[in-house]
Formats: sequence, structure tokens, C-alpha cells
Amino acid sequence: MQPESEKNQGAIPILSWNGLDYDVKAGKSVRRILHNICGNVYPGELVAIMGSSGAGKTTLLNVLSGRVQGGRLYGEIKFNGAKRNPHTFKRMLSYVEQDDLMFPQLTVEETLTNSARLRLSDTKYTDDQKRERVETVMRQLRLTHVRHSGIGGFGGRGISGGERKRVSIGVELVTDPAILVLDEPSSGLDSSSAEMVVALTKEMTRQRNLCTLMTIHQPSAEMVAHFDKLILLSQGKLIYMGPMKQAVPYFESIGFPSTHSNPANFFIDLTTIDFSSDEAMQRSEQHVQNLADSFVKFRESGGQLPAPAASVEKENSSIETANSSSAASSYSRSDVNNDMTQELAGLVMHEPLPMNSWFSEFRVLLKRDWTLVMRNRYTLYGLAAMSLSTIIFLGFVFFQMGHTQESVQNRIGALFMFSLLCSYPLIFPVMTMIMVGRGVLLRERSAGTYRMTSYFFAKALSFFPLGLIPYTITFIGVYFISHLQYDAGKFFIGLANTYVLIFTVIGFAFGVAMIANQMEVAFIITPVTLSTLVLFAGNLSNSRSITPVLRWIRYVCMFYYTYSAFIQNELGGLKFTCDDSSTACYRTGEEVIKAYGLDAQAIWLCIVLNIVLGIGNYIIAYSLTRWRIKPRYLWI
Ligand SMILES: Nc1ncnc2c1ncn2[C@@H]1O[C@H](COP(=O)(O)OP(=O)(O)OP(=O)(O)O)[C@@H](O)[C@H]1O
Repeated sequence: MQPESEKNQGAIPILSWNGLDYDVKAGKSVRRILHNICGNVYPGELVAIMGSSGAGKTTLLNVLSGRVQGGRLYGEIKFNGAKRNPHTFKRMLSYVEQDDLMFPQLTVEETLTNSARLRLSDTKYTDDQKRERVETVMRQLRLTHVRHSGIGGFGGRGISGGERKRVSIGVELVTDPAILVLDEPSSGLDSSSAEMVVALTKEMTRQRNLCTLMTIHQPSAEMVAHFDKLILLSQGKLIYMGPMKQAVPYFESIGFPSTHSNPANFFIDLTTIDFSSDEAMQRSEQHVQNLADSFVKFRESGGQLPAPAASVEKENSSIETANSSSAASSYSRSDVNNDMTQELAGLVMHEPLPMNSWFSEFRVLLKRDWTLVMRNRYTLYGLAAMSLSTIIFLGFVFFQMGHTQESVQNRIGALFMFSLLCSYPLIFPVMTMIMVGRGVLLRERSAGTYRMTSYFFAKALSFFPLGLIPYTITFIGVYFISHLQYDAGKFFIGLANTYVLIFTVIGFAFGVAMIANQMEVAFIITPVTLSTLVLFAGNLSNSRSITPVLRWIRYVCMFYYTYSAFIQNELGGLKFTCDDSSTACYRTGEEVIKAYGLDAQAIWLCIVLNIVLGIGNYIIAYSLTRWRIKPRYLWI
């Protein structure tokens, strides 16, 4: 059997690593998760990272992908024989996470098209070429029959788990990665879907001369047959790294003949720690240490195995006994392909694609976000119902207000309620939509898919119609049914005031969505903060009589500015009748405005200050987004 070192002679590994140690804090002490791990992988190879639960597979995968967070990392990792550049490397590597992070409302085709539009350079690919790439990926991943189906999830029915996993892979493969990384792609899938995912990944690896690394828990013999290389870990130690077909002969050569028909079961049994008692644990830890030491010796001796032909034969026969003649044939097929791949290895040097322009990213993101908003049917129905019920209840409770003393109270109540109704029903759906999409945002940011500013502007802008359309209808309805002052100037000032509040409210929702870790927390913070602000709006408390220590809050209170502008706009210039029985009587609107302490700023100033407050909300929200969604990965 040809040792690995000879087989790859002359080729540059696409990724190589040496002396990797990774430590994390465990209470007051430090725990080593990876111990002196070395290895390399070549283009065209499908590599399995195996080991029992807690062996360190995901940690190694994350370390190699430049996606490990926290702790301390030592050693050296090279990409194409040179030190990695974090900015280009993350765009050369595609990472398929264990959870399929995609928007459930989009279809398969839309999901892949968005990925292609965002990640393929406009300077190298025309729109038609991007569409062609999506078609090819859908064909290769057997997804054409579900192209118009929704991804689903979050309680909504969509495509199957296996199809969803293939879409996740497709999202990465519409680009030109040099390395494809998959974390447990078979988890949650039945055996035939899992095998299909591995087989298709192998096909893509070969066709594109990619290097694919995947963690896999306990693959079937059929799946094992697809892998070119095995990295076997136990307790963070390297037990074996080399061609899959040499693994069983290697263990045989060090005194551990396989007793299983499926090599994967053999590898796991051999390296699993027995936690049944302290003694058993110590024994198995020692066993793992011996295996790790044996592999170090094996590598140091040049990685030669005694009887290659016999070993291969034996291995093929062990796979055949796993009731899988097809597996055996793919094993030998993989040998042939592997030889071809080794010839190609080192010849292909993938280059990172240049990023698209800000406007190109913004356009794609805005279209995607707008589609997401429009597909949130229940939010749209909810806002339509809110609009209708506000028109009916507000309009008819304060029906055709005249100029009596009662109409003073009614005007104050109607405008106060309208201000509140412009915020609460809008904030919650906006906040939820942002928070639900945070997983996708993190995935796309980790891959350097777009700039944060293009994401932020597109996302915020996509919510404006959600507020502007229903509240314009509501304002018009209430205006005419309640008979606010019929004056074109006052009508448009009222509408503008409504729009400014919506603008500020969306910024507020964005900020809370980024402050809160969990949806539950956001749903506590929001009503508490809003209700506190409402106290300073100038209706429930008189602006002039608030404790001086807290009085400043009204200057950062969006309701105060909105309400003050509404009241001044509506009551300014109005005259009221006083009947003889009235003890207190407002004769003009100006008297009411003064009595409520809402004359401190002119209408135009209230609107301007509310815009400034809104801009402040967006600046805070943007900074929080940058800070919260900034992947903090360790880098060597
Ligand atoms: N940041 C961390 N802090 C503390 N412990 C960690 C950290 N990262 C990993 N570990 C520990 O390191 C060990 C390896 O974890 P890892 O997730 O890599 O295992 P795995 O082989 O992928 O396991 P599984 O198959 O169960 O997902 C586990 O015991 C895990 O608890």
C-alpha cells in the first residue's frame, strides 16, 4: 500500500495543520480539548472526522474553519501552504452548520438564488450565469422537483429534512469554495437520506476538486465507503489520520483486528471511553493514550503498512459482509477517483471572488427582506385587523367631535390612544422578524457574505411599508370619522407626525431585538420600556409637574414629541363653547395646550426632534447589531 506521504508527493495540501492544542476554562482550571493534532487535506478529498461523542470532532472542525470562539488556541494552520488570511480564508471556505439556518418563508430556488446573487461576484458572473449556476446546483443536489416549495420549519410545513440539508449544502455550493465543511450533515436524517447527502457531497467534491471535511457520528458501511480520508479522534487526541481504506489494516497492524462488519462501528468501539466505573474509565483512557502514542510512532516511522494487497482485500471483504456489495464497489471507485484527484491536487488554486458593490448587496437584501415581510401573512392580517378595529373603536368612541367641553377631553384621549396604537402593534412583529433572522445573519456574516451596513439599511427599510400602509389608512379613517380639524395643512402635518413616529418606533424595535438574547427577554423589555415612556408623554402626567430628576426622560420620549405635535396641531386655533354649568372651561385650544404643558416646543421642532431621536435609535441599533453579530473567532 502506498503511504500517504508518497501518494501526495509534490502536491500542496489545501489545508495543513500542525501541533494544534486547544484549551478552555473549566471552573478554575484549564481543560485541554485538542492535544497536538497534526494533519493535512488535499483538493478532491472527502474527509470524515469521526469519534465518539465529546471526542472533539466539532471543535477540530471549527478550529480548522477559523470558527472557534473562546479559550486558547496554539499551533499552526496553513492554507495552500501559506499562513491564512482571515479575510480571504472565510470567503474560500463554506461551512454548512448542523442546524439548517435558512428563512422558512422562502422557496428552495429563492434561497439558492439569493445566495448566488450575494456571493458570486457581479464582475465575474452575469445574472444569467448566476441563474445557470443555481440550476446546476439544484440538478446536482436533486432539488429541481422541490424548487418552488418553501423551506419550512418553525411549525410551518416545508421540504423534508434531507432536502433541507441539501439546500443548506447548495447555499454554500453556488459559490466557488476551495474547502467545504459540514458539521454532522447526517444528524436527524434517516439512513437513506444521510447516505444520499454523503454520496452527493462526494460527487460535488470530485466534480469541483473541492476539499470536503465533515464530522460524522456513526456512518453506515455504505457511507464509510464514500470517504477518502479518516481523521479519528478520542478525548481530543489523534488516533488515526490517513486514507480511509488503510484505517482497518493500520489498527490490525498494531494489534486491534476489526471485529465489526461496519468499520465505523469498529472505530467507535475502539476509541470510546467507558464511564461505567472509575476503574473502567482509567483503563479506557490509558487505552486511548496508547492508541494515540501508536499513531505518533506510526507517522514518525513513515506510515508504512506491512501487507497492502491483503489489507485492501480484507477491508473490501469486511465491507461486503456488511451486506453491501455496492459499498465495496464504491470503495474501489473511490480509489480510482482518488488517484485522479491526487494528480489534480495542487494544480487548482481557488481565488476569493471580489465582493459586490454596496448597492448590489442592498438591492438583493431589500428584495429578500421585502419578500419575507410580505410572506408573514399573519402579521399582515394582524395589522389589517388592528387598522380596522382602530378605525371602528377610536372613530366611533370619539365620533364627530364638536366644540363642547367634552370634545376637549375626547380629542386628548383620541390622539393619545392613536399615538400608542402606532407603536405597540408594530414593534412586536418587527422585533420578532429581526430576532428570528439572527441565525441566518450570523451564518452569512461569518462567511463574509455582505457588509453590515447593507444588511441594516435593507432590513430597516423593508419594515417601513409594514407601518406606513396600515397607519395611513387608520389615520385617514379616524380623521374623518372623529372629525379632527378639516384643514389640508393640519391633515398632512398629522400624517407626517404619524410617519415620524413609525420611523422612530422601527429603530426602537431594532435596538431591542439586538439587546435581547432571547425572544422572551425582548417581550419583557419592550412593554416595560414603552409603558415607562408613555408616563412621560404628557397625557398621564403633566410635563411641568414631573420630578426634576426624571423630567429629562421626556426629551428622549418619542411619545412626548408625537403627542405634543398632535395636540398642538389639532387644538391650535379651535374655539370651545362653555355652558353655564361649567365650573372650569377651556375657551380656546391654546388654553388646553398650555394647561397640559405641551407648548414647550413648536410642532415643527417636535417633528424634527422625533426624527433626531429616531436617528439615534438607528445608530444605537446599528452599533448593537455590529457588536452582537460580530463573530469573535480565534485565529492562528
Ligand atoms: N468552549 C468550551 N468550553 C468548555 N468545554 C468545551 C468547549 N468546547 C468544547 N468543549 C468540550 O470539549 C469536548 C469536545 O467537544 P466537541 O463538541 O468538539 O465534541 P464532538 O466530538 O463534536 O461531540 P458530539 O459528537 O457529541 O457533538 C466536549 O467534552 C465538550 O464539552
